[in-house]
Amino acid sequence: MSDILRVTVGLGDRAYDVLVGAGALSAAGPELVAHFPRGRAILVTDRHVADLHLDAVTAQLSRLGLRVEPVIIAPGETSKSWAGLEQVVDALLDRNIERSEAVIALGGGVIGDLTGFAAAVTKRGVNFIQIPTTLLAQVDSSVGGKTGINTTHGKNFAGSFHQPKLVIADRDLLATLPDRERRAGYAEIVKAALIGDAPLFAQLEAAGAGVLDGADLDQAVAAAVAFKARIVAEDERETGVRALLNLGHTFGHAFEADAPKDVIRHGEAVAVGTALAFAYSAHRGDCSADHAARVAAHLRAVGLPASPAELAHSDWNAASLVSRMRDDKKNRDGRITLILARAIGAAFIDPAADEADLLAFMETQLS
Ligand SMILES: NC(=O)c1ccc[n+]([C@@H]2O[C@H](COP(=O)([O-])OP(=O)(O)OC[C@H]3O[C@@H](n4cnc5c(N)ncnc54)[C@H](O)[C@@H]3O)[C@@H](O)[C@H]2O)c1
Ligand SMILES: O=C(O)C(=O)C[C@@H](O)[C@H](O)[C@H](O)COP(=O)(O)O
Ligand SMILES: [Zn+2]
Repeated sequence: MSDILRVTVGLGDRAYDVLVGAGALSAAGPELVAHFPRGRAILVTDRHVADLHLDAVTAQLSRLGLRVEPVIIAPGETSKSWAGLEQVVDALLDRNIERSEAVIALGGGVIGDLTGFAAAVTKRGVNFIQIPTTLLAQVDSSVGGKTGINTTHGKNFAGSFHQPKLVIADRDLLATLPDRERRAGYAEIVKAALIGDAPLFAQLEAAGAGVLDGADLDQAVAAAVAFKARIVAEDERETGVRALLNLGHTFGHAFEADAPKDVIRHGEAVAVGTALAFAYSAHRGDCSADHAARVAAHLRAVGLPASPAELAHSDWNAASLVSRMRDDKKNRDGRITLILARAIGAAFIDPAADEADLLAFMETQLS
C-alpha cells in the first residue's frame, strides 16, 4: 500500500478512510472484504462504466473472495430521480440485502449519490462503499455523505446524510475518462482551493492543465479530499461551515436546473458559478477585481467555462435563475444565502443576499 494515500474522515464511530492512488482497489483487500459478511457484493453501476470496467473490477473482487452481483442502470442525471431510486431500492430488495451488508457504488457522482440514498432508505439503512470512477466523484461527491436525487424542484432536493464505510479512489479507473469529464471534476478541486487553500490554488495555476493527468493528480485529489474531510468532520450536516463547500453551487445548481438534463456537466456549472461568485464578490466590493479575474483566467486556461455564455446551453433567464436560487437548500428566513469570497482562499457565507442587486448582476452577466 506504500503508494496509496489515505485520508480519514473523522466522524467518531462513523469515521472512514479514503484511499487514493493507482491500484487502490486491489490494495484495499481485507478492509474492503470486511464489509461483505455473506461473501457477495451487490454493485450498482451505470452502463458506460459497466462496459469499461465491470469485468476488471469483478475479477479484482473475485480474487478477494467476493461474488459480485451487478445492478446496471442508465447513465446520466436522468437516473438520479425517483424512478432511478425505485429501480435501485427494488434491486437491493430483490437480492434480499441485509443490514450487515454493504452495497458498492461504482461510478461517477450520479451513481454515488443515487446508490448512497438507496442504501440510506433500504431497510432503513444498509452500508455502502464508494468506488468513484470520475475525477469529480473522487475529489468530491464520494466523500462527505451527501446522497440524494433531483426532483422537478431542483438538484438534490430529496436525499439524506448517509456516510459510506470506505471510499476507494483508484486512479486506474480514470484512464478511460473523457477529457470533458476530467475537466468537470477539476472544477471541484479549484473550488476547494478557492474556499480555503490559496497555496493550492497557486499550485494549480502553476501546474495548469498538467495536473489533470500528470503525476501530480494523486496529490491534488488527496488535497481536495483532505480539505473536504476536515470540513465534513467539523459540520457533517451543514449547520454552518460546511455551506462553504457550496461555493459556486447556488449559481451552478440554478444553471443545471434550468438546462435540459445532461447538456451541461455539474462541474461546468460549478466552474461558471464559482467565477460568478467571485465576480459578484468583486461587484459588491468584498473581493478585489484582480482575484476574480485570476479565477476566471485559470478556469479558461484549463478549458473550463467561466461565464454563462461559455456553457453548452444558451437559453438563460436571470429572473428564472434567481428564482431557482430562492429555493436553495442553504436559505434561511426567506433570504438567499450565497457563498462569496474576500479573496482567493477566503470564502465566506452571506446569509442574506440583496435579491434585487443579485438580479441586476445576473442580468448584466447574461447580456
Ligand atoms: N454528494 C456530493 O457531495 C456531490 C458532490 C459533487 C457532485 N455531486 C453530484 O455528482 C453528479 C455529477 O457527477 P459526475 O460528474 O461524476 O457525473 P456522472 O456520474 O454522470 O458521470 C459522468 C459521465 O462519465 C461516465 N463515466 C463515469 N466513469 C467513467 C470512466 N471511468 N470512464 C469513462 N466514462 C465514465 C458516466 O457514465 C457518465 O456518462 C451530479 O449529480 C452532482 O450533483 C454530488
Ligand atoms: O459536500 C458538500 O457539502 C457540497 O456542497 C459538495 C458539492 O460539490 C456537491 O455538489 C453537493 O452535492 C451539493 O450539495 P447541495 O446540498 O447543495 O445539494
Ligand atoms: Zn458540486
